[in-house]
Amino acid sequence: MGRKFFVGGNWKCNGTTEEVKKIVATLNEAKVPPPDVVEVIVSPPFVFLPLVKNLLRPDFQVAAQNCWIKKGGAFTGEVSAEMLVNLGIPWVILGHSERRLILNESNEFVGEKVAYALAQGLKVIACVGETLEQRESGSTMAVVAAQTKAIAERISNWSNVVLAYEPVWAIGTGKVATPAQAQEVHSELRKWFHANTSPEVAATTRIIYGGSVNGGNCKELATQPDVDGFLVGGASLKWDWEWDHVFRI
Ligand SMILES: O=C(COP(=O)(O)O)NO
Repeated sequence: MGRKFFVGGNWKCNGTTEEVKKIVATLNEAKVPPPDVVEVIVSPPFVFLPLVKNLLRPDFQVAAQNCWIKKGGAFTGEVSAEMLVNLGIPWVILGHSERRLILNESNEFVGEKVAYALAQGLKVIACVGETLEQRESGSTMAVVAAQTKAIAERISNWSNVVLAYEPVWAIGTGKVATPAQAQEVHSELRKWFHANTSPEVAATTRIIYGGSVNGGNCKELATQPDVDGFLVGGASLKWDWEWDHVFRI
């Protein structure tokens, strides 16, 4: 397969300057495989991006948790892709379910954002995932395929995109997907790529899992052939031993 393992820490809307410094100090001590084996990104809130970028070890990367859909201007409160590039922030998370559901970001809006961010030179973690109601009604694949299609219709190059499957019912709930559940959706998404983009995109695009990942469940999840890594929320705020377990050893 040869897809480099990818671990992202999505800190969401959390942290103080002191807490951020503490987490970064612990990450800087973490024992992880070399960057050619595991790619690690840390995603603090916007206000801490320069601080984290300046303090974080050079083999880890920084991601923003969002960016605006077009060039900056009269869009009060937004942060543009150009600003992230100017700050030297290489990654951005887009389409997180908390933004899709709370801020009504549509599939098309997310697709446009991904296309614009890539065009500015950013690398993108694009999030997809179904709600519990959608899973229970059997429409998981229809939902995540539609979310992925809205991106695929707007970009031609997936080499700077990591797709994060994050079932909404697993985010922040402690109800992590079983390895079989994660593998099933990841495998179906890879088949979708094969049929709708290209065999090469299907083979090379990393599909990572997010939703209550922690030190206790990550190893078994990581053994699944189509799970290429994680987007960790709550557990990424902890500066204890869990970080030593989040990586596929
Ligand atoms: O939203 C998540 C996952 O959050 P949790 O690990 O807290 O479920 N990642 O982007």
